[in-house]
Amino acid sequence: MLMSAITAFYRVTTKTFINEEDVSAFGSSTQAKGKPSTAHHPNIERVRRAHLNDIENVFAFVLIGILYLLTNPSVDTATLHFKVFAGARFGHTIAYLIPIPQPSRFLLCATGWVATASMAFTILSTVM
Ligand SMILES: N[C@@H](CCC(=O)N[C@@H](CS)C(=O)NCC(=O)O)C(=O)O
Repeated sequence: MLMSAITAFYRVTTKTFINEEDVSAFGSSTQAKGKPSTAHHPNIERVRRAHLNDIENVFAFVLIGILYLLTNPSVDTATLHFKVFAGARFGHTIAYLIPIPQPSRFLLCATGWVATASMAFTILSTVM
């Protein structure tokens, strides 16, 4: 939800909109053939990429996390997985938005991925 809010904040403050009706309503920072036009802004595209990457990873985490809970893990182990994933994803977002030089973003992304993969492995080990 915060990513949507950050995107909207950048759009309004830079007057960068991707829909004609938004340009008509709120104005535009660019002019094409004498009239305001839709546009893209590098900061906004960065937030959108970070958001997309969140969706890509959080969807799998929630799905696998629910199945993982059905395997009856210890509370401590489950909590550790959830905390590592959440921490890594918050870190990934910060690293992406600032941006912090690589491989920080890669390592944070990989940490979240490993947490989800570890839960998936537990599920598969339980059912096989
Ligand atoms: N869909 C991702 C898959 C790989 C991935 O998640 N890479 C991480 C660590 S480098 C990332 O932050 N990718 C940038 C992005 O998805 O915008 C991509 O196209 O990069």
